[in-house]
Amino acid sequence: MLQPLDKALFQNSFVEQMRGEASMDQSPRQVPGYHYSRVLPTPVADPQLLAWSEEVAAFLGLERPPERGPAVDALAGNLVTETMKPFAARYGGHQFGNWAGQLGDGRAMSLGELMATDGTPWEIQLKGAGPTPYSRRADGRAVLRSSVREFLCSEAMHHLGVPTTRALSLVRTGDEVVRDMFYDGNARPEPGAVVARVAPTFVRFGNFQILAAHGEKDNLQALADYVIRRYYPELGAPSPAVYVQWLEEVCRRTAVMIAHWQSVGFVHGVMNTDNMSILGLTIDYGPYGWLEPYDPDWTPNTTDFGGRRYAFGQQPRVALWNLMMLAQALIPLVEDVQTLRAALDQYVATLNETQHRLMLRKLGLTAQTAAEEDAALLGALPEALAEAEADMTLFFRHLSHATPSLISHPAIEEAVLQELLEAVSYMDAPEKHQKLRQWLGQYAARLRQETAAPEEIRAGMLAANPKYVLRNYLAQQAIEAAETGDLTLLNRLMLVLKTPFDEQPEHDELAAKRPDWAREKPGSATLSCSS
Ligand SMILES: Nc1ncnc2c1ncn2[C@@H]1O[C@H](COP(=O)(O)OP(=O)(O)OP(=O)(O)O)[C@@H](O)[C@H]1O
Ligand SMILES: [Mg+2]
Repeated sequence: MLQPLDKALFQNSFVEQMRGEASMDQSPRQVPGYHYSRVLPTPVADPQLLAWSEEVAAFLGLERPPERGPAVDALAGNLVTETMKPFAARYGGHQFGNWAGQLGDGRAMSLGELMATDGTPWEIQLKGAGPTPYSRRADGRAVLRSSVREFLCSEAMHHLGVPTTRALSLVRTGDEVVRDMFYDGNARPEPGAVVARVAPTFVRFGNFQILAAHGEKDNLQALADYVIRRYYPELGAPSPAVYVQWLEEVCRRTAVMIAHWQSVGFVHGVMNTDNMSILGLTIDYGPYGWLEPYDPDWTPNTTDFGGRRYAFGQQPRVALWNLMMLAQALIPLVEDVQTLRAALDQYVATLNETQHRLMLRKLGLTAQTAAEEDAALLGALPEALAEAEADMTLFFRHLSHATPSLISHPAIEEAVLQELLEAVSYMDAPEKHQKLRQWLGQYAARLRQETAAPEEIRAGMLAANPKYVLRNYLAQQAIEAAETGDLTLLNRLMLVLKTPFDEQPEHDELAAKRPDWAREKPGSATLSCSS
């Protein structure tokens, strides 16, 4: 039975089991010795529900609240019910490769956990609910722009099958928030918002790192034991050997997450260790973006100068580096450092295996006999796509549709090839299509070795290659409309992105190639700012 949020019973296992401060002092400061700080959200002017995820709510047993009222007050932080015990977690992290010290939930607050309909506890966290001891120089708030992005993308990722935190609600606060992130250097007030996001836990690599950095071995062990007992119970009672197995499992889950990102063209943009979930979930939808023209060097993060640390093609490497930082934090818990090193191997093995498997599925290839040939085929594709500036999503989707004609004709018909290239490439110079043409010839020959019926292959590929992703310019259009009070596109995107593998012909335009005007829209990079 669905229940109203303001009557729901919250549990507070993190607060009960981890070491936290008793005080409610929310002034920015260092908080050594603790896992979290008790906090209270700072009320906002006029909370109004803008978006609600029916799937997440149904899973949690929650009913959709009216636009205004006590449940929405709770989702904005204006109402703290008796069973909630809001807290902000203490964590640190490596940002852009450097140790940044204490970071912590500077604008996120967990209200506690709700028991989902499957009997598992899920943490409800407000992002943008006001200052905490970890807010440092900022205000603890989030703008509607970044909140729409977080809400839409976390749900879109889930429906694509990518491991992720979820979003329950998007609430406009009625307050304005000033951000000076625009290219012209001007600060402008923007509408404020709060997203309520949901995950089994929001513990990150950085929660362990801060404890290791401060030599708080007891707290480090307590947190590791908590995470293992609650989220990795299959590993058994914590011990030095189990900590190693646990790291191996974190590596495995992280590798699966990264392989999924790479398979759909998602670029996180700010893969710092404080943005890496201990459950291998995508967390912190800040400056993310989706690959449109395939380009391993592309990053949506405009502060990622030169090094392109957070570019699409760097993600697998950076995740490993982040795991190495986690492993380093766990050294005090194990007897032999070499065992941690060996556990990290799991990452590379799982990443390679999962990426390969996902790519074969995207290409409709199943024949075991062609393993060597397939490895060469897969290896040649990125360069061919990059040279043709092919839209990643459109390429795989159009390829899926083209398979029956690729299979049934001994030589690919020029018309089929031309149509495909035109549909997916942002480049109209034919010489830039050469590699992709050649690749398609080899692919078609390989496809003919498959024994399944062409229509069956096509169906399998359509189920692996989404038609709809949250294209960068679509998110921006939805934001601009929402800022004026028009939620039509936001609602439409929510609906369409729920079934991204379905054709939904009435929404074709949301699957179109990025229009020219959206290419270098002045200020577009600022859309990606996480605040
Ligand atoms: N508006 C803000 N007020 C206070 N602290 C902030 C604000 N924005 C970011 N921070 C803090 O700066 C650090 C790095 O921010 P980052 O952009 O990675 O996280 P975030 O987007 O705020 O949140 P999360 O990782 O929880 O999704 C974090 O400690 C974060 O809490
Ligand atoms: Mg973050």
